[in-house]
Amino acid sequence: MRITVIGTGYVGLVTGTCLAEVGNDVLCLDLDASKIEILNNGDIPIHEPGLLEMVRRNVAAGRLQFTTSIEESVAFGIVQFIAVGTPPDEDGSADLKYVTAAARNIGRHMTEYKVVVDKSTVPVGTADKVRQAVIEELQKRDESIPFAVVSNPEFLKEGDALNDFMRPDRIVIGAEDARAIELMRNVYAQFNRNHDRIVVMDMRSAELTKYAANAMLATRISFMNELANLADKLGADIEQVRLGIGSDPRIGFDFLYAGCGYGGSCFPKDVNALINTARENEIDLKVLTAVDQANEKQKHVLLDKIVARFGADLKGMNFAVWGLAFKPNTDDMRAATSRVLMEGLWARGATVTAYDPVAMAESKRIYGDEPRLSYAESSMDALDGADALAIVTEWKEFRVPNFDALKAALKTPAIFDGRNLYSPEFMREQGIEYYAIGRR
Ligand SMILES: NC(=O)c1ccc[n+]([C@@H]2O[C@H](COP(=O)([O-])OP(=O)(O)OC[C@H]3O[C@@H](n4cnc5c(N)ncnc54)[C@H](O)[C@@H]3O)[C@@H](O)[C@H]2O)c1
Ligand SMILES: O=c1ccn([C@@H]2O[C@H](COP(=O)(O)OP(=O)(O)O[C@H]3O[C@H](CO)[C@@H](O)[C@H](O)[C@H]3O)[C@@H](O)[C@H]2O)c(=O)[nH]1
Repeated sequence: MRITVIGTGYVGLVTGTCLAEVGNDVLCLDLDASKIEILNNGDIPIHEPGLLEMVRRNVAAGRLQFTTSIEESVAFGIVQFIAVGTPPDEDGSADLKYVTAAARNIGRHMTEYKVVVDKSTVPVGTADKVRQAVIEELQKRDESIPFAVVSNPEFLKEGDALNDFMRPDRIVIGAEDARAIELMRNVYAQFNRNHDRIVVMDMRSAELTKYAANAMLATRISFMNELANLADKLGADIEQVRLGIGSDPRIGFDFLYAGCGYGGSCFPKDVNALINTARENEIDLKVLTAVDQANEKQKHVLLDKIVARFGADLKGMNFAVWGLAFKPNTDDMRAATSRVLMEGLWARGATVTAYDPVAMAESKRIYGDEPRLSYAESSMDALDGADALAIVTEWKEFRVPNFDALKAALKTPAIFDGRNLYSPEFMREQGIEYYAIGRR
């Protein structure tokens, strides 16, 4: 099938590449010419394990192409995936200007039946707005070409995106048009073998399903983070608690890891967007409001622990920070806790030496030549002359450091671990002061 994907951010690029991988002909459009140039030069603008190889393979096979031409992209696919950004507005609600612009472009140039698919995370009711935008553009041209709108939210996780797309838990299709549902079933046929993962529902329910999933996951994390803070006070161990409750299949072990707060481009944004949608409908989502507040607070937990240990004035001190990305296996620093920690340390007079296996270029893009931030070539180099170490991202390479060398390099042998990487007992044996999240 010929498929157009609009937007070559995380979701657009993964969607387009995976759809090409199973044999479709895919054209990806982005209006950011610099991204298309990178892609046409055989590289990718993001870090995602396995994606570069998959992009190159499909480009070489002639199944995957990139363009900045709207006309070409509208003409190409019978299915048009909209995978553009939906960043938060000033009040936290989702800004739909990129989505409606993409829809208008389709309406402006289409000459035959199209299925317009909302792949972006969009508030309930957006499918109606997309439909309206296409209709308005058709009317301006005095055309009445048939088309359908489908809501098909994406559930991939950064760092594991290819696996999530190629082997999805479920494929949600919100549609009310039989021809469109049939086409969408064909699009996903290759990802839907062995057992049926396709869940067809109405468009509003599909739109809400996406927010419900992220809100539920964020709630689990904030719940465990608050319990971890309590465990700190009570002398209990949150990891033991996780094992204790996770064995109940109604709860499960996954996604219950306490830490220094959730970040990324989705949870913080989507939780707030859902709170806003509810507010507009005179519903006060009390649980979710608390989830967001607890997370904002949790992002300060490492700094609080540092201040409790070294005092409020950190002038002249230098802290090694391991991990800048909001999670491992990505270079994404959107809403990353590392930013809250570093900015908090700077405000108290300290400097930072950071190390991240892939996100240092992104950090340089964000912070430019910030004098209070320097970068190390390796995790161990970051420790040289530092007063203490803070860990923000659980990169695999941080899991088994040389603790003797670590102790020797730090002025104070203290680790503030926002991701609970080590056994507190082992740290005590090593003579390392260990401040984790809810561990004992
Ligand atoms: N990042 C994730 O892990 C993830 C996972 C699931 C869902 N989502 C959702 O998917 C959507 C996209 O997320 P992302 O992280 O890929 O976004 P992004 O901001 O990284 O990328 C969006 C891309 O769309 C391009 N664009 C904007 N308007 C355009 C237009 N009219 N025509 C063509 N290109 C246009 C931008 O130049 C940009 O390259 C968001 O709604 C997000 O919430 C993201
Ligand atoms: O037990 C856990 C699990 C995660 N996190 C944190 O939660 C954040 C988000 O992690 P994750 O969900 O793995 O990454 P995302 O790529 O943001 O993926 C989420 O957001 C996407 C965009 O909507 C959805 O598609 C995915 O299903 C959803 O998991 C990160 O800061 C993690 O450190 C925790 O603190 N504890």
